[in-house]
Amino acid sequence: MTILVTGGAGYVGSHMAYALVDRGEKVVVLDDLSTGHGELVPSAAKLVKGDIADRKLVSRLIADEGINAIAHFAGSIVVSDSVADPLTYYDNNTVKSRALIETAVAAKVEAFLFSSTAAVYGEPGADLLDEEQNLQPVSPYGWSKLMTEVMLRDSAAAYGLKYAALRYFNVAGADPAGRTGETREHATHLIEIAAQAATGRRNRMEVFGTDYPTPDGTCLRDYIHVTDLIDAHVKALMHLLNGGENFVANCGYGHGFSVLQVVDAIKRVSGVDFRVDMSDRRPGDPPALVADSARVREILGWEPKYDDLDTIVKHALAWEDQLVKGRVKL
Ligand SMILES: NC(=O)c1ccc[n+]([C@@H]2O[C@H](COP(=O)([O-])OP(=O)(O)OC[C@H]3O[C@@H](n4cnc5c(N)ncnc54)[C@H](O)[C@@H]3O)[C@@H](O)[C@H]2O)c1
Ligand SMILES: O=c1ccn([C@@H]2O[C@H](COP(=O)(O)OP(=O)(O)O[C@H]3O[C@H](CO)[C@H](O)[C@H](O)[C@H]3O)[C@@H](O)[C@H]2O)c(=O)[nH]1
Repeated sequence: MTILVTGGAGYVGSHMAYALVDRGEKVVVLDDLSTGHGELVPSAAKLVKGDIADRKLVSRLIADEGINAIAHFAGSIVVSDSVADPLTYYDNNTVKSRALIETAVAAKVEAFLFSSTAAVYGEPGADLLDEEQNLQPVSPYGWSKLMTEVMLRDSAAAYGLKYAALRYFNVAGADPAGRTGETREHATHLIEIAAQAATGRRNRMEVFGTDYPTPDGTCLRDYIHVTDLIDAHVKALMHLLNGGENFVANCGYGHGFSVLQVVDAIKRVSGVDFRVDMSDRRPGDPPALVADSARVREILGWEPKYDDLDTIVKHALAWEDQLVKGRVKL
């Protein structure tokens, strides 16, 4: 089997590339390296620098490499940037995904996996979010992803495209073998930032908002280890290629941790007591996002292996430590 992994030089996509290579599959990574790093792509995979909307390039890759399936991770991911510059987000996440889907349909690709997000739910009222919640994103990022879900749904109905859209909650941690991890130039994610504070790459961090209607006043999130998330992708791919139904499903564990609980975990696991300042709310942050993960478990028989905050944090710290010590060069 040959899989085209778009965004495979990024955080989540590079873990997928490793997981597929580890299984003995052939992998072609297509990435424009706008936020990704070629060094994160496994050497056994082929890295092609290019844009997902380059129809000529993608059609040629599908034909020449014998691509069976596409795992589409490429995109722009910072919610606040999408508020400041929505058209760029609609272009990169929606318009360019449309081009990629069109190319995939024309080439009769057998399966298409899409990275969606909990941001499609907006500010839900429920404690546990199942997939039938209202879809009312509160950011252009969320809308840009929801529109891609809609294009996939309609392309499945009209052209018979086989697809799965996985709505990730908060992806965290790193490859337990230390081969790849989160390495964005301008970190925004809580665990990466706290890990940078613990390893001395920054001298302080902020907690955004302490007056939310949550037990300790800080936001609750469902942190899923990237390796468990990727296991769901591999299972989803097999499910589709074996004739399983298309589906949309949440990927999370079903329990939330507050910002302060995450910061405590990083301090406990690292043994470093870094400076933490309480700050105002960050615009666009819903108080709580926790997945009802029944559907993904049922459809794929998915069972997480790393559902433990200390383990997630330990792997994130180990990756950050390699970066700090220069053992990984980017
Ligand atoms: N990290 C999370 O917590 C999270 C949560 C929900 C959904 N997601 C989704 O998962 C996917 C991967 O996110 P990530 O955290 O790995 O981000 P990332 O920025 O590390 O990876 C995205 C990759 O896509 C590449 N890329 C961007 N636009 C491209 C284009 N037009 N053509 C080719 N390559 C392009 C980038 O260079 C980068 O390597 C994204 O679609 C994101 O929306 C991530
Ligand atoms: O330095 C920081 C960074 C984050 N936070 C807080 O930590 C929580 C988690 O924030 P992240 O930035 O780590 O993650 P988000 O929940 O904002 O975003 C994640 O989930 C979204 C879905 O809601 C999108 O999919 C997005 O791409 C993905 O990173 C939020 O309450 C945020 O305010 C801090 O207090 N300090």
